[in-house]
Amino acid sequence: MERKVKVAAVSYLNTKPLLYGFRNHPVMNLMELSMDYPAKIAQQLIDGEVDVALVPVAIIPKLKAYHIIADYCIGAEGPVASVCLYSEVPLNEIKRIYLDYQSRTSVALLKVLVREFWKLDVEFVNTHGDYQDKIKGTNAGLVIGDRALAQRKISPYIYDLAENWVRFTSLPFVFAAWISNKALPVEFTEKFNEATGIGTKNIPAVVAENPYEIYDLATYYTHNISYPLTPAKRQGMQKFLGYLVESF
Ligand SMILES: C=C(O[C@@H]1C=C(C(=O)O)C=C[C@H]1O)C(=O)O
Repeated sequence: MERKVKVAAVSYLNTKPLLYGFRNHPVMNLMELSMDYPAKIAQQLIDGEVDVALVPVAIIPKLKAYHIIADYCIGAEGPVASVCLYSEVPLNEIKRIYLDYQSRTSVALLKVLVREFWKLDVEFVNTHGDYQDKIKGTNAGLVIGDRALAQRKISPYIYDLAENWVRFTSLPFVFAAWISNKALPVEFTEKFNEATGIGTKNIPAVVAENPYEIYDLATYYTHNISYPLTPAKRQGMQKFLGYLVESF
């Protein structure tokens, strides 16, 4: 490629380990990096405004072509902490669920769990801006990312979507992966893969440069988020995508 590869990443704390190694890495000479919330970068990859993005895996069916270009992802093998259904009442009393406009994968995962695992009869409501103050009474809300870590201090009932997916399927879950919408030169993808892995092997250094009071980031980066895109995670991802073909 003559021009620089356009790369978009998620602007949440969970992505810091995946971006840590890009600083001063030679791959930066070959690419330019932008950041936004997941639903936005998903649209950018679909529209061809970027070449690679850490996109919600739920949008894979919307891409004409897709290549998973790295061995790291935003995944979980148990509770993820930052993708939860928040409520003032227990699950079986919930009547309405506000969906997070910043998300694509978690909205689809919530619908799978509601229908196939929890078997609830609820109304889903799309959102476009702040909605967390509507999480009251029998109105619950799906919240993802840093805002979800903050919401943990507010809502008495917290249903972790990754934890429930693991209970449901006995497989880990992948929220987002580094995906390109076209084939890219191996010289680029090799360097890219190396750079994005560096922070995942240096979590204490990543934590040290991101002071955060609301949730312990060492725990978040080692016990909640699971970065390696393992064969079991790929299996979990395929199972999840199978549900999307069926019904959404
Ligand atoms: C674990 C998370 O995974 C995220 C959830 C996504 C989604 O729901 O579409 C997309 C990217 C990830 O950043 C989180 O943001 O809390």
